[in-house]
Amino acid sequence: MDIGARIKELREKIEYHNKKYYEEDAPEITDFEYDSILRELKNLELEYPELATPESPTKRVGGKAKRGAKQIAHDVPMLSLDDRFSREEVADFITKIQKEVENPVFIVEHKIDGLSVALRYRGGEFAEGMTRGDGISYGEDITDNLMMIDTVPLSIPEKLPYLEVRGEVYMDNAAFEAVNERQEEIEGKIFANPRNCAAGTLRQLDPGVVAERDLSIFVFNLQAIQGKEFTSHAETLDWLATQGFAVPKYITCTTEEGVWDAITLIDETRGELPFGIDGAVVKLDNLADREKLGASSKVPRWAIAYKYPPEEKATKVLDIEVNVGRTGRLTPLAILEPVRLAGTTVSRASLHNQDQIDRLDIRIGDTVIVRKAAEIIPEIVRVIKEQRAHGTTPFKIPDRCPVCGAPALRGEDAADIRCSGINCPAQLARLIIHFASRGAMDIEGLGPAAVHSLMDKGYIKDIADIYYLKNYRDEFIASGITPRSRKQVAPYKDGRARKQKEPDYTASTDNLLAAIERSKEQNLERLINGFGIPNIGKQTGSILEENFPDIQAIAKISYDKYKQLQDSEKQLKKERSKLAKLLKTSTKPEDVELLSEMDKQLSDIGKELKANGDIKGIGEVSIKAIAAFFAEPQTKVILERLEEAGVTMKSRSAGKVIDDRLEGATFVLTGTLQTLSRGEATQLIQEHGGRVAGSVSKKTTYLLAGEGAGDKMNKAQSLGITIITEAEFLHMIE
Ligand SMILES: NC(=O)c1ccc[n+]([C@@H]2O[C@H](COP(=O)([O-])OP(=O)(O)OC[C@H]3O[C@@H](n4cnc5c(N)ncnc54)[C@H](O)[C@@H]3O)[C@@H](O)[C@H]2O)c1
Ligand SMILES: [Zn+2]
Repeated sequence: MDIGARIKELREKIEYHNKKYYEEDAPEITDFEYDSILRELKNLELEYPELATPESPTKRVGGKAKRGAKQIAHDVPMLSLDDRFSREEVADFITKIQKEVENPVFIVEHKIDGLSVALRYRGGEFAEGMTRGDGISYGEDITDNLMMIDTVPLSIPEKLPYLEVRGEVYMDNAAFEAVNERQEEIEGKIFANPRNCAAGTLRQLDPGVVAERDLSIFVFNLQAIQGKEFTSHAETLDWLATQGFAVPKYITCTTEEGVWDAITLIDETRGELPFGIDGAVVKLDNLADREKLGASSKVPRWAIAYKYPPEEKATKVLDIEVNVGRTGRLTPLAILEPVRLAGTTVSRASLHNQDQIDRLDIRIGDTVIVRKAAEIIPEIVRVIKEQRAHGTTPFKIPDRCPVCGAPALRGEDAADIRCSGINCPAQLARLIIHFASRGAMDIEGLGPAAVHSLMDKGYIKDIADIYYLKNYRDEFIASGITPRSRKQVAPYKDGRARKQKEPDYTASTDNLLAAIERSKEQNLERLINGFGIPNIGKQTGSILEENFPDIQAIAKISYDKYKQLQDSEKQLKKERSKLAKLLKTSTKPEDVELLSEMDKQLSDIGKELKANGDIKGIGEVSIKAIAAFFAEPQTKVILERLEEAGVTMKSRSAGKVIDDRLEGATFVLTGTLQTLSRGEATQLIQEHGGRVAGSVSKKTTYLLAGEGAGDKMNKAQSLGITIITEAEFLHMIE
């Protein structure tokens, strides 16, 4: 390829990934891969200076202020750092500085992996804060969000007229895991790493979200100050610490060797840090010398970032454990013989799912290559097959949940295997949140925060407990169900805490209890969806409700019976067709009788099959899941308690008749209706004396057609059947 074209290609690639990373907080490649592309471009531009341009991403800071966000102008640029990847490259920087500066002192610090921000203080009070944006002209105003971070002091002891500091907002590992666990429970976006999570949190517009997620800040540079003077960087860090800022630990060095030792020390100990770093920063200490050296349009000349390389090592798979996550997903985890990798001791690696295990063919006892880069979780890259011992077997994820023993079910086409236990301790919080959610029992006021609080205090230990909460009304009125934490109330701009009134929890308690009572009347479609059976959502719930009188009947579905019946039906159909052929030539009365006997049997089998879930719209995987779920002892206990509490177990189809306006009319439903679900439409038809059939025939009176109606519509048209819309239908029963 010609060099110009390659350069163009690299620039486009970098711009693309910059956008993903800085603007969307959703990178598609690892930092290591990104850095390699950037480096190739940098080297080409050095080699062919005639092809370098000032617009190149090697010359500009990668970000941009979000469109629509309020912007704040930079008065001190927020630059990036020049990357180094080897000892030689670091030594080269040191030598260059030593040539220009007399007896330079260097500071080596952690390079914290987060989001760069600047904070401004006026008269000692926090005034405003912003992101880096393009680093030169504008950043995004994120003042309100920054105020929610505990480690951002809202007021500092020395009331100087003006102070601007720069720091890195990050999320420690524990906080990151907590956020993703929460996200899993509410089936929200899962963040790839703490850096993206921190950046995404800080750049969204709701300070409440920032308060919920535990962000922290390290302040690593004094940008501007009035009323005080410093001569060295170390002095500024020490002073900033006295003002209540968290500053990074720093190591002071005077030689190339010293700097390299510091970099190595940070590498070796970074696994013990509670947060992630993506390198070490080497800075010149003396502030006047920094001034003298200056900066390019992208990076200062007085500092560099050393990036630790990803590492790969061989180790042994001692065991494969299966964990159950908060969504009930069974995840296989390789237990490894511990190896040191990228500063941490690695002793486990996620295998994600069965497909991954099959693809890599990982077995217990195998020797594998493990890889870890600065920002990523360790992963197994491949198996060294030559070193495989005799007699090992492929690993299969078990078909029972290792936590609660309920059947673990695989989705129709999903790679995930999920536990179906309604009372599974591993996923209980999510199950309860899902049960109460809008698409299921729709209990207003019983969101994730309330569920967690009620679970923590022991009021809810399973789904059925929801309906017994009314026994604790007095306790809830006294202490609140979800007492608001202090953090959720934003302070005033000047940092003063808002006064909170003594709360009265009577109304909120009664509202919640009333919502719970109302939910007892929800239809089966919602109840079934609420159970959170793998693969069984509202749609299947609706079909089940249409075809069964109550939950008890659904609970009798047996997958084995279904398979058995299918076999007998097949067999009988074969015999029948043989006999039918025979009857073309013979007219023995006993054969005729036998044939009608067979027809009767077939119709009986058909009915029994239907009772075991053989219904259009319900596949074999679903039948298996439903049967497994209801056969579980834990399900039976919960169902009994729900029924005792008065939760509706009857289908709307088995419900009351209001009038007989639709008597004698047979409806067929097709497509998606505007406001009614199929279950609801069926109920209305039946309540008014009509019938609902599954397919269009001459006997059909009306085809009730919604959006996306297909075959049934064509058939109805060809048979001349009246086609009505939802509005027309509603009008009929008005
Ligand atoms: N994966 C991707 O798609 C993708 C895309 C773009 C950028 N990136 C990554 O982002 C980084 C490049 O971003 P960059 O321009 O912000 O440069 P950088 O992260 O390499 O270095 C500059 C940043 O380091 C931060 N920093 C942390 N601790 C510091 C300390 N103690 N002293 C000084 N600065 C400190 C500063 O906030 C500063 O903005 C690279 O790591 C790159 O791999 C990745
Ligand atoms: Zn389980």
